[in-house]
Amino acid sequence: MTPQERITQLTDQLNYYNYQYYQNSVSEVDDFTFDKLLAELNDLEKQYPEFRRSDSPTQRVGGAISKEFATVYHRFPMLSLGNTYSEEDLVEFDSRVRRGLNGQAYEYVCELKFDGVALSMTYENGVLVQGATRGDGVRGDDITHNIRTIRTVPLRVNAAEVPALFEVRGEGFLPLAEFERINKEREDIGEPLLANPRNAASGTFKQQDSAIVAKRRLDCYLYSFLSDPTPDGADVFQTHEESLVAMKNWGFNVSQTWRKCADIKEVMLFINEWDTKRFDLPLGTDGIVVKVNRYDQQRELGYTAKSPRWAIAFKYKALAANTKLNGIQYQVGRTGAVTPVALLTPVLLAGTVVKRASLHNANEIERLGVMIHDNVFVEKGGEIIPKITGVDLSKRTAESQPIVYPTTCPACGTPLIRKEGEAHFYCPNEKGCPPQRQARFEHFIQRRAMNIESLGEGKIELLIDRGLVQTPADLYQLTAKDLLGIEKIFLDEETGKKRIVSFREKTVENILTAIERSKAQPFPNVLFALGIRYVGNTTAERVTEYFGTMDALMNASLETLANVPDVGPRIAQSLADWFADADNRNLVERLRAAGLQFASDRKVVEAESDSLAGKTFLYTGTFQNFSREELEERIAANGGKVLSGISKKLNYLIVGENAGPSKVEKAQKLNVSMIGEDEFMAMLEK
Ligand SMILES: NC(=O)c1ccc[n+]([C@@H]2O[C@H](COP(=O)([O-])OP(=O)(O)OC[C@H]3O[C@@H](n4cnc5c(N)ncnc54)[C@H](O)[C@@H]3O)[C@@H](O)[C@H]2O)c1
Ligand SMILES: [Zn+2]
Repeated sequence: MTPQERITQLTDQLNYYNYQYYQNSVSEVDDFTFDKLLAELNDLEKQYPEFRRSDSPTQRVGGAISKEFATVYHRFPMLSLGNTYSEEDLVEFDSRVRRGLNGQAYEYVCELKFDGVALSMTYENGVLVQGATRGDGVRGDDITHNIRTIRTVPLRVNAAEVPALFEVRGEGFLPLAEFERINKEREDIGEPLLANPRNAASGTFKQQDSAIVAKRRLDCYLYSFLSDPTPDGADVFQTHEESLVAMKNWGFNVSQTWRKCADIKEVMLFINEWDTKRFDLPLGTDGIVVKVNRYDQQRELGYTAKSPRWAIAFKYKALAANTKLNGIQYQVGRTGAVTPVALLTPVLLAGTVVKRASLHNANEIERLGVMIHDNVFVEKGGEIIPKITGVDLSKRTAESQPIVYPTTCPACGTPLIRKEGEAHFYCPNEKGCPPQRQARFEHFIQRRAMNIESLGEGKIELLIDRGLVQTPADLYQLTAKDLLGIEKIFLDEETGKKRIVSFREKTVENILTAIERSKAQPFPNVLFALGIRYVGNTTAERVTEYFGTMDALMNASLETLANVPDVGPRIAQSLADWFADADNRNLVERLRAAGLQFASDRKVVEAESDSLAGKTFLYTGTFQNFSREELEERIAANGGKVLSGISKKLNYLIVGENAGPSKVEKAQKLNVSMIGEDEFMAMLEK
């Protein structure tokens, strides 16, 4: 391949990765690979500047703007950062700074490099007026309504303290705990898991519906302040350090992990210090950003086309360790999905001992080509559970043995099945399989369901063991006499430590109180607690809100179920199947007898007219006169019906402000009438 051909190839390839990363929130390669390819292109372009293409990724910020949002122009360009993985490069950066500043003294500020999405927020007279993405650096997407959902971003700051017009920039991110929570919920309902917190954050900020954004509790750390000079031409602040302190005082969320460093040696110490300490932070980080502290010096050093010359990002390589795969444990979850977990020879990785790693599913094992007794690479990325990323084939010996994926359930022996289009194998023995039953109990007692968490940590297991409970309804029949004095010693196989679970007087009292109190848990929690596939918290809320009572829900036809907003055919089928089962109906009746909440406290919609009779509606965007709920209520009260999606069956799409462009487009294609809020109100009056 000639250098020109290679330049062409790399340019296309990297532009494609950028497109996937910024527009679709997908990483097709890891950052280290991406950065290596970019460095190769950079070198080639330096040698052969005549072959550099005008759309080269070395010359521009990787993102772009999208059609779905209004475009805003940045008052100050939003650039990228030069990056490196080596200490030598860092020393070289320091020499360039020293030369650029001609012998002046200078200091650095080091910050963690937060792994999320760059955001810009503009305040006028103390009020947040605009929030935007970086986009292509010159123009970004106006996502003000999404940024407003971040609780740590002040909507207003004390105007007397701040300049009349200023901009702050920071990194929007999904906290690790929140990422885990969302994935747990997705696992609960059988949705594919989000790949990593960065891409999840990026995908969330691109949502049209800020109600969805608000449900994912995003956060943002601020790391930069920008404004015009004061009327007498002076900078508002002299140094970056001053601006960080001031932003914090004004009420912005500034991570207190930054430090001023006197020279590059101190920078190195800071980098080493955070090498593993960063894993204790509540968010993903991938390096350290080093910035020259004084603003006048920053101006003197200036910018390249793509990044400032006064800053650099030092990136940590994803931490990998090499260890041996000793076996695989097949875990059976609540829905019967079988998950392989790798059992490893313990190895130190990023400050913690790793003994287990995720292998996801049978496809993943096949893709890796991994065998038992192989040496494998384990990596800790943005996720909490480490994963196996490859096999060290040079160390494979005759001892290695192919992994034979089980054909029957490791817990109950039932032949496993694999549903079309799903990566997991399932044990279909829903009712009899012990781990499935136990997981169903654990689901039932969790905080978001019936909140009987005093039964956690082995206690439920013990009650099942003793035959005291078979279904969750049995919990409501337990007495102090049943429980007092039960005891079991659990042996932790990994640590060899013993743990005693025993039901003493105080414990029993707590448990019985919690069970009693659970009877007051609201109807949506009860529905969620039943553990019906695909029915997570949110769906449970929508469904109970729509039907109002358990009886209405239980007796609804498949068609009616599918008409509930946000409930598609898959969820409808799952609900219908579940309520069609005699054992399940029996469980429901026993829970009813125990006194659980079977009705929502929403007000019953009273009929107003039949002006909308026989007509179907869907809405998109936000409205002047109605909230979502009010709009649905008006439609129902006047004889109309709300559909869950756009189809030929839909008569009217009510289009509000910030309407979803994909919905509008689809409605146009299917020739669905689109009406505004006024027209809808006129229809009501007829
Ligand atoms: N895996 C892939 O497919 C793929 C594709 C494209 C880009 N990437 C990754 O993204 C990088 C390019 O992204 P980029 O242009 O956003 O550069 P960057 O992420 O390397 O650095 C710039 C960004 O860092 C962020 N940042 C975090 N903490 C900061 C702090 N304390 N101060 C200042 N900025 C801070 C800001 O969002 C800023 O825009 C690549 O080097 C690569 O690692 C990966
Ligand atoms: Zn089983």
